[in-house]
Amino acid sequence: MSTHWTSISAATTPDQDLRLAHLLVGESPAMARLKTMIARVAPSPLPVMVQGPTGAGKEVVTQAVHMLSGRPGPLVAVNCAAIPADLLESELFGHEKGAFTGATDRRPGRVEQAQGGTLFLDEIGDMPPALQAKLLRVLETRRVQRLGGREEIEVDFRLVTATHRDLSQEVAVGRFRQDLFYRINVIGLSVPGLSDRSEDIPALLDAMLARYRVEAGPGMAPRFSTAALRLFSAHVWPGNVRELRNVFDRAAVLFPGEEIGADDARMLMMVPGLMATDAEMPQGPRSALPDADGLRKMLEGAPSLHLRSYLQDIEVALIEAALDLNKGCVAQAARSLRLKRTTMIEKMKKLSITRAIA
Ligand SMILES: Nc1ncnc2c1ncn2[C@@H]1O[C@H](COP(=O)(O)OP(=O)(O)OP(=O)(O)O)[C@@H](O)[C@H]1O
Repeated sequence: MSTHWTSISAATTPDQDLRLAHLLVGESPAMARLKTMIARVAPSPLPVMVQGPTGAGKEVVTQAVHMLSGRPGPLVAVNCAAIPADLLESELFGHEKGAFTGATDRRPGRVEQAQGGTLFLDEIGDMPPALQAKLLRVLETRRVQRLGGREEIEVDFRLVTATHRDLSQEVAVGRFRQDLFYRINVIGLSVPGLSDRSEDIPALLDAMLARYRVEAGPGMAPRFSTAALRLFSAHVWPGNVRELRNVFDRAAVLFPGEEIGADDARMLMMVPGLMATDAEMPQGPRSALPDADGLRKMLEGAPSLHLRSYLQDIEVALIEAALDLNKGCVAQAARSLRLKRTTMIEKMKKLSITRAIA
């Protein structure tokens, strides 16, 4: 790897480096590369499309692009999936008084509010087709017309977009306009998932701890043991940094001022409500399976479940239960799970299970 990928100092001032490091925590090669790209593209007026899995930091990357852009105006963010389709148009483009029922005064839209700054359209893949056409017109003419208005208002903003959808696929099936796709997809920034940069986890936790110490006082902050950190680095993190933040928040509430060991860490990583309680477990040959109703409810309430992490959590729970039942004797516990002793030891090592005595 050449050095210009791992250093951003040529493109940024030391002060910018510091602000970027503070905003976008992580020095893994993947993050260092991303920061280099951000520093390079930020001053350009070209549209940027930020890609990456949920919770990985697409909005933080957008903040970094805006911060280093030198643009004096504000960063204005709109989540196209969070605003009902019939309200999105006036939210984006504004309206004049009386433009529609309920429009009791004139209101500039978000596009106008981003004047001189950056407009961040999150989840642009969810934008209805009629609005896609209107946005394309604004991008091409650099002018916006409020709903019910006649005047064309000149706008100067830098566009950043993000989506969890595969936009080229959306274009292929006709849900996203191809001309808009090419208009907004000029520079791509790809944010890696947390499990592709697990070496950043200690720094991310440190940043969360530092903020928490200021809010709650130094004595209240949890401490993460080496075993806990090892488990975190082996976890798949389907919710990425957002999921890590949830784990941290749970740790701060449940273990204030305490050291978090491997067992606590495992518990913190479990999605609440994932396992049926003992009383809910069906008896008989299927007794090792979690309760189906509980699983259905959990899937309804959660945006997604990472099957591999979930199954791994069950594996850990079963191995620990077998070890407890067999008073820590690995050979007997292995027999009760119909595993070879050596396989059991390998699994225990991989899953950082340490409660065996023999
Ligand atoms: N590199 C990072 N450094 C510090 N905090 C981060 C980093 N990446 C993400 N975060 C934090 O993780 C959380 C999720 O980040 P963000 O909202 O930017 O993700 P996203 O990719 O935009 O998510 P979504 O796809 O759901 O919109 C936020 O609290 C954010 O501050």
